[in-house]
Amino acid sequence: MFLSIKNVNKVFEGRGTSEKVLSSIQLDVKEGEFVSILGPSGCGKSTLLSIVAGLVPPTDGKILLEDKEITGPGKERGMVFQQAALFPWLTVEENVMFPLLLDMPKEEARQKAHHYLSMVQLSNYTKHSPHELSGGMQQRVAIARALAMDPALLLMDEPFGALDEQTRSRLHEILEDVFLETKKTILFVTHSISESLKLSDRIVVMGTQPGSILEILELDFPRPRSQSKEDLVIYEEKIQSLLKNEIDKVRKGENSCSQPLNA
Ligand SMILES: Nc1ncnc2c1ncn2[C@@H]1O[C@H](COP(=O)(O)OP(=O)(O)OP(=O)(O)O)[C@@H](O)[C@H]1O
Repeated sequence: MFLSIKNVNKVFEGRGTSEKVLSSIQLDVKEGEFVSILGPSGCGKSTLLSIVAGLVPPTDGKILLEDKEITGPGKERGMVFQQAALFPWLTVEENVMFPLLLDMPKEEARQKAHHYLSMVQLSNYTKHSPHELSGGMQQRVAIARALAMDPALLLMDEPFGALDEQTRSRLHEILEDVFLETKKTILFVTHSISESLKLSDRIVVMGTQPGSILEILELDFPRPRSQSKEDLVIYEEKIQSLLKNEIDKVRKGENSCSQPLNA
């Protein structure tokens, strides 16, 4: 298996407190799959992604990427966060080139940067500064920067969470094109049921307190996704019903989270 999450538990110990955030997470991801992790706020989605990124150690269990155990961050895993986190003093192309310069000469890095900036439709903005771009364009730079490192696995933590609906929709199309062109394996964290339905081969639905996998749904629709709403409504209703108790927990404020799940 390309990526195996094996019986992962996570407990955060604080000053005299202990919170079990993830319980017995088991997940296998095939190479070239787009897998979304969907669940209410606070169910541990970001924690799980951070464990796969090697930024946070699991309390128990292990993660194998191409049969090698993950023990820390690595170049074979690229990460895109909700905020693009670009260097404001560098141009768009320099931002994408920056991590590449450790491994290759400047001209090669520039060519690579241009290739991926063109893939996210930013060829005309290579010399711009980040502050001259919209939030959606900045996220596209962050995606190009992650792709330029040619990671085997792309980890995306609510990358479009801070964008308006129209921009999100455009970025869904761009990301789907990138996914089809690069055939990257993508693990994608989201709150949004509709986003997960548009993008995923499989949706991992998580419950909360502690975070656990409720069900994994397989979406066997052709790409690009031009399904009518009706085709997806069945899945949407299934996810809503799976999450009903979890959403109630969130609404009642029984857990630490404040953000409800978006349809
Ligand atoms: N470094 C940490 N130390 C202590 N507790 C943490 C830490 N990181 C996360 N937590 C706790 O773990 C729980 C899960 O957080 P996490 O961010 O993984 O959830 P999430 O599902 O991604 O939420 P959201 O959708 O709101 O981003 C929360 O209760 C959070 O407070």
